[in-house]
Amino acid sequence: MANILKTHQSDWKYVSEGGATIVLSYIGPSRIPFDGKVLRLRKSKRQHPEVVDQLRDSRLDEAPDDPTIDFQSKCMARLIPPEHLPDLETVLLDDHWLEQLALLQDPHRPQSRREEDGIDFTRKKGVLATDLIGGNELSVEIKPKWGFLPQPAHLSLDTGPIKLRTCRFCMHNNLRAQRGQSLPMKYCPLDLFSGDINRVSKAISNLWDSWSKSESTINNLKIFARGKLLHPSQVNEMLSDPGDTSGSLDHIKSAFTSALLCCLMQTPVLQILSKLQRTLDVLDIEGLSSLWRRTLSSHPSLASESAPAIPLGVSSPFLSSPEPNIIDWETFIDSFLSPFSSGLDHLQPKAENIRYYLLAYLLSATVKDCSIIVRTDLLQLGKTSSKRKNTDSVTVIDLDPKKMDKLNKWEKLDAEIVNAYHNNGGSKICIDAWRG
Ligand SMILES: O=P(O)(O)O[C@@H]1[C@@H](OP(=O)(O)O)[C@H](OP(=O)(O)O)[C@H](O)[C@H](OP(=O)(O)O)[C@H]1OP(=O)(O)O
Ligand SMILES: Nc1ncnc2c1ncn2[C@@H]1O[C@H](COP(=O)(O)OP(=O)(O)OP(=O)(O)O)[C@@H](O)[C@H]1O
Repeated sequence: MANILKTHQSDWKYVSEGGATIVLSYIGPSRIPFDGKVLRLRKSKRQHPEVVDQLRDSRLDEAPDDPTIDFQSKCMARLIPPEHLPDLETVLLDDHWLEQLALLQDPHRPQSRREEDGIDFTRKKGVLATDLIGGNELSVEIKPKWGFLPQPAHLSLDTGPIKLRTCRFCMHNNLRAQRGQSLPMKYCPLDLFSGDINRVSKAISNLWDSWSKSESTINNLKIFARGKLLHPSQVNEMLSDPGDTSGSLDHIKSAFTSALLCCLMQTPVLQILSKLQRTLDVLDIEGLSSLWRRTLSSHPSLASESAPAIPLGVSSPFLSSPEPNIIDWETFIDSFLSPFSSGLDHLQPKAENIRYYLLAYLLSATVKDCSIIVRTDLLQLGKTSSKRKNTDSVTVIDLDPKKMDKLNKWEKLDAEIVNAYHNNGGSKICIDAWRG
């Protein structure tokens, strides 16, 4: 197993981060297995030193403390062709080494993130992954989010008309914009996932506009050139000749849209993600919640009216340890890929299949929250691409498992998003091209 002590902290360069992890790319002297790799490290909220010591002690055994690798190799690789997944391997960490790394790298992190969290020094293992943004190339990261409209069967009379017209992303963005948490966006995932060249092009153009207006603070589009995360003031660095100042911003946007469109129209990845999202979330959170309540009421100890209401996904007599382990996940994938799943009647889901539907929803949440990185040549002005080159690639990242304890939060968030949209008079029409 690779050991991080073979590298110096300055051999790593900050790339970017999300809510849960921070990613650095290897720029040190050529050394296997670090060449061409990024290091993905877990973050933790700022904590009292005593709590950190307790956590460190609890991780002294060599149990796999990052579920990413097992989950990708044993589950996701059965759903997404491995050529569209990064190579992952475990690396052993060292707390002192991590503390020094944090001192060196923190100044490169956004201030808002630094106030919230930092590298988790208690972790014994991290992940080395294929570096998808390095090299003399253009790498475009898109977080597409929810690519489907729900099936109507389990929606209420109040929510059905709203949820069947406007997609979850557009409604959520509306809520965030109302709260001043983000800019209103025209990007709609249903355009990106549509497979229709005009709509995919519109989605890319809308993402670009929001990227530009937000000063690249949106998390749905990140653009890297030659390994560097770009700000809208640096668009020239997307060009194969960054010194070429002949192109206007519109020229560069158009070359960018054309290059990305070409890759996205030819990759199977978007269709795979959209199909997984919709076939794993067949009941909608509303249908899952009513199945949960029906299952509870069928249990002898929970049937009486005075029995406490147990929120969705929370431990109960019929679901005593709800969080799935890797064996549970593998068993679930076996079922999902077997005739058992195609034989289920989702219009009348049975209480005995509650565990299947819960895990399916969790997995759909992973796929709704992942990102793709498209790698292609640096842009050449005046050249439109129509054929993907062999060197282009589309890779899916951030496929971590979600936890059962989130279901309750998602149920509340769903109601909040739909109510706010309704109260705000929203009526956008989002078209789901793949709706059966
Ligand atoms: O609920 P959503 O759709 O806002 O998604 C959350 C993401 O927000 P987004 O809408 O992409 O800005 C959120 O992204 P950011 O941290 O805001 O970049 C996380 O991905 C979060 O997942 P987790 O808590 O890190 O496991 C995501 O939470 P989950 O819903 O996937 O648990
Ligand atoms: N293999 C990779 N190569 C290059 N960059 C990567 C790679 N994996 C992740 N990144 C960069 O690091 C960022 C954070 O990674 P990731 O999305 O996995 O984090 P996260 O904390 O799980 O995100 P989220 O907030 O969505 O849960 C990504 O947005 C991407 O810019």
